[in-house]
Formats: sequence, structure tokens, C-alpha cells
Amino acid sequence: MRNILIVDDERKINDLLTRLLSREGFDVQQAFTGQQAMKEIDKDPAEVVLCDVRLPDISGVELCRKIKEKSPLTEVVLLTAYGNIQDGIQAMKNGAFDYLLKGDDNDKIIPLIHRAFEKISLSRKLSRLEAQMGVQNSFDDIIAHSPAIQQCIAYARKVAPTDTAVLLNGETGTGKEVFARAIHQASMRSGKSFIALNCAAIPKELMESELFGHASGAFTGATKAKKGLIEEADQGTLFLDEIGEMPLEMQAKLLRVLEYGEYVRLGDHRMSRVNVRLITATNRNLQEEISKGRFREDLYYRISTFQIYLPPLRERREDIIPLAEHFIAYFSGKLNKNIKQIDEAFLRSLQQYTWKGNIRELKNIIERSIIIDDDQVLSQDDLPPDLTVQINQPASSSPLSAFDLASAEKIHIQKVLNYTKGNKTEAARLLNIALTTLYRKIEQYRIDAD
Ligand SMILES: Nc1ncnc2c1ncn2[C@@H]1O[C@H](COP(=O)(O)OP(=O)(O)OP(=O)(O)O)[C@@H](O)[C@H]1O
Repeated sequence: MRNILIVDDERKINDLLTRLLSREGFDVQQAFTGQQAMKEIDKDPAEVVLCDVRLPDISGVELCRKIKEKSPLTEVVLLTAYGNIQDGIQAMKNGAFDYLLKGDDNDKIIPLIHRAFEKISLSRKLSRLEAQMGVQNSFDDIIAHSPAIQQCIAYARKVAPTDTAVLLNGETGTGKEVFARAIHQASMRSGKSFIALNCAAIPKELMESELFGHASGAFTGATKAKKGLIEEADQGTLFLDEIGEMPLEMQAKLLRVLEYGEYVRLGDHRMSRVNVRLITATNRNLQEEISKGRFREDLYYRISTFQIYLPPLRERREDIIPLAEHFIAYFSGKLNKNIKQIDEAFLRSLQQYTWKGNIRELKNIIERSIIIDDDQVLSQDDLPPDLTVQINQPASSSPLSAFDLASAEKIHIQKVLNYTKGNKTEAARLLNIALTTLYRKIEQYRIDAD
């Protein structure tokens, strides 16, 4: 049943609204103070909260912010006193669904509450569709068994409800966009747009009009005015991936948006205003980019107030198998395959591989394995040959065991080089291998050859 929490300290009004909404078939709870309301939300968050602005212990506008912080999917409708539109405006900024004027708007209450529920049901449908498509949006969807990534989630949950800029650092495929979406989802802006732009994927000449939009006639072919992504993200979150790739002139314009909420469309002369929360991501070292003059220091300080580093998969191996199992379940469903068993050796190979492309690479390899498989058992044969070759080869940096062949080869080469006093041509002749092969092995085994 659809549930509503009514928060009003005036018992008469609270009871009246309760009767009105119960008659409409809603399950209604009552609270008379902000504190009581928060207790109810902690216990079992209502889907909609109808809340008076003037409460004895807190303003409804502030309570709205706290409710959205705790339960971003709850919709809050504020009841403001006549003539106090300012409260209503601030409430909307704090994430309220809408506001009503007490007394005047009585006939608007029921239709508005129905609209709030419609929005909730649409958001749920969207989340279900996104889940079917494999889009991860919330912190609960992030597979995190390693302490390292759990720590990242804890930090991200803390910063999510604030409006602070977040910089996500990490190699490609480590889940930066997944984190950006989850932060947006857990923020007060969750009901508004999340707009993502990969600065590396768009030609530099097009980036300005893409981000800031353009006026009609701004350049050849610009027959109509076009909204930029920044405008699409107004009141919501803008996620700029690979921010290190943004050209310097654009960085200056972005800084202006962050400092003053202002920008100018390409070819326009009017200033436009916007309110976005910025999340950025990079796999570059931005400090180094600053020292090379490729990134503005002032922008760096503005975007990096709160940084989160997502470690590569090879440094959090506890996550490999749970992620693999998650992707196996997902692709089995999507590709209509009935995988009944996963071989130990298959999982062991995944566990040992270096995963330069991180989670994205793991996801792709699982998809490929499920396509290739034709006996409902995922085995090593279903893995790409280069993956099995890599794990069967001793990694040059890994310590060699005293008994394996590679170890014997390393020791033998070292002995011959000692004998030739470092003369590599002579050593290659004695070893009966090409000089280039000797150089490769010296590097592979990190042999001291001088
Ligand atoms: N913890 C996770 N649990 C489940 N799936 C994940 C997780 N992290 C990442 N993924 C999946 O891995 C893929 C890569 O993630 P994402 O695009 O967020 O990485 P990225 O760091 O933003 O990569 P890039 O820097 O190349 O843009 C996506 O398909 C995403 O759904």
C-alpha cells in the first residue's frame, strides 16, 4: 500500500489531512515534530512526506533536506504559509517535489500527492529497466568484497548528500562512472538529471558546443539554437569523465560555471545561469598535468575538494570471483544460456590474470566465454587464449619458485653471463640463442647483466 507521512504540529490540521488521505486509500502515519518524523523515516521511510514548514524543532525546509539525505527516493511536499514563497523556493532547492500554500491550495493536495506517487512508480520502472540492461545506479549495486572498495563506498556515501565536487581517480574500467551514478542517486539531486560526458571521446572543436550549447548561426551548420549538456544537467549532476583531456580554454569556462554558476552559449552574448553538482574522473595524474601546463591549477583545487581513489582490480583480488559470478548470472540471462557449472580452473585463471582493463575487461571476457561455451560448463577452454597464455607465463616481476623451468633458465643465463663477464654476444653464442632473445630474457627475468 502507498504510504504517506504527515508532519504538522497542529493536531487539528494533522488529523484533518490524515482523514482526507486515508479516505483516498493511502496508508497514513503522523508525526508532530521534526525529530519524530526522522524517527519514522529511520524505521521505515515513507514514500511521500507531506510536511508543514513551521515545526517546533526544525524548519520543514531543513527537514526536507535531512529526509532526502536519509532516503533520496522519498518525495517531500511542503506546506508553506501564504506569502512565504521564499520557503517554497528553498524547499525545491533542498529536493522537495513541490510546495503548497496552506489553506489556499486544499483542492490541489490530492492531485499533487498522486503525481508524487506517479513519479515514484516511474523511477522504480526506470530502475528495473536499467537493472535489466545492466546499468548500476546505487551503492547497493556495487559489488564490493575487498576492504579497499568498501572504504571507497563509505567515503562516497558520506559525500553524496552534500553538494561538494568529487574527483574520482583510477585506471580505466575500475568503476568510476558506476561510483558517479551512485553518488548522484544518493544525493538530493537524484530526481534530476545525471548527465555524463567523456572528454576524451569528443573532438576538441565540438566540445564547447556540446557542453555549453550554441546559439543559432553560431557556426556553419548551426541552423537552430541547441542546449548544452550543462543546461541538461541543471539542478542535477554533471559527470565529466577524463577531465584531464579537456582543452585549457574550456577549463577556464568550466571554472566560471563552478565559481559563479555562469556560462555563455557558443555564439551568444547573453550570460546563462546554471546550478550543477560536478563529479569528475581521471586516470591521469592531474598534478603532473599542472606542472606541464596542461591543466589549470585553480580548476584542480575547485574539482578536487573530495577525492576518491578506486584501486585496480589486481590490487583487490577478493572482488574478482564475486564480480565474475555477478557477470555470469547477468550474461547467462541476457544471452539465454543455462550455465550449470563453473570449473575451478576457470575461476583460478580469472583470479590469477592481471586485468589491465580492470572490471570492464573482466565483464567482456565473461560475456565472450558465455557466448563461446556450448556445454553449459564454463571451463578454461572458454577463455581467450591470450589470457591463459599470460597466466601460464611467469610474470617478469613475480618471484620464481626454485623448481620451475623458468627459474632454472634464469639461473643458467645468469651463470653464463658471469662466465663471459657480461659479454652478451659471447653469452648468446654459448647459449645457442639469438642476441635479441638474450636481451628479451634478461629483461623478462630482470637479470643483472653488467
Ligand atoms: N563494483 C562493480 N560492481 C559491478 N560492476 C562494476 C563495478 N565497477 C564497475 N563495474 C562495471 O564495469 C564496467 C566499467 O565501469 P566504469 O565504466 O564505471 O569504469 P570507469 O572507471 O568509468 O572506466 P573509464 O575510465 O574507462 O571510463 C561497467 O560496465 C560497470 O558496470
